[in-house]
Amino acid sequence: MILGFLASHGGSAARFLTEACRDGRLSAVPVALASNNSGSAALAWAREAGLKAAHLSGAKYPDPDALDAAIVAFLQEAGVDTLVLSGYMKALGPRVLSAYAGRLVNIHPSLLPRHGGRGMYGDRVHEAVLASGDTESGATVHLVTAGIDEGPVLAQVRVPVLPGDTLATLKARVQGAEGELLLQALRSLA
Ligand SMILES: Nc1nc2c(c(=O)[nH]1)N[C@@H](CN(C=O)c1ccc(C(=O)N[C@@H](CCC(=O)O)C(=O)O)cc1)CN2
Ligand SMILES: NCC(=O)N[C@@H]1O[C@H](COP(=O)([O-])[O-])[C@@H](O)[C@H]1O
Repeated sequence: MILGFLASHGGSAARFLTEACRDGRLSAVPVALASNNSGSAALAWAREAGLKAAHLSGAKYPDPDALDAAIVAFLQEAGVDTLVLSGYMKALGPRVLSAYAGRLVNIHPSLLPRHGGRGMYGDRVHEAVLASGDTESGATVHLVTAGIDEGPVLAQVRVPVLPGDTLATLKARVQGAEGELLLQALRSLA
């Protein structure tokens, strides 16, 4: 399994999975990361970690189809056969979806289908969970398809929402469970 990542900000999933590959917990090789943010911590980390790294965004490619093609070209040039969205905040186009059909996963910080879809990402998800009064939340790893957060679920983990939880405490509990869930999901694709 040759792993590639798309990230917009910190790239926490990419960092976790790369460490897991390098310490033998996942039989895979991380090789490339692209970000739509040129100043993202994920890009800086990827360069330091020795991954092929690229800034690929609408700013560089105003034509969405050209950006879609550039992402595929970058990943295929690196030999990527499995793509992980590591907090990637943009909708993927048909070329990426087709090139990695069945081998393209996303991790979302809620129990999909609850609190998912366009506009639901990052802290907004946890805020929605807290506002809803749900007594549990969690994370979901799913295959990525054309509809936002609508693909088949590969794995889910539940965590409690505790009385007095804040955005920070709930986010930390959910994110603390994401890494192992990703390992479980990727092993199912091996
Ligand atoms: N074709 C698909 N693309 C993406 C999927 C998917 O299932 N199919 N998953 C998303 C998931 N995601 C984060 O991982 C995500 C969900 C929603 C949004 C969103 O609403 N973005 C805003 C713009 C936000 C910004 O520019 O900061 C929007 O599109 O209006 C982003 C990410 C990833 N892609
Ligand atoms: N809809 C997707 C989404 O909200 N993804 C979430 O972004 C965080 C990673 O951000 P980071 O790695 O940039 O810190 C993760 O918690 C992930 O579940």
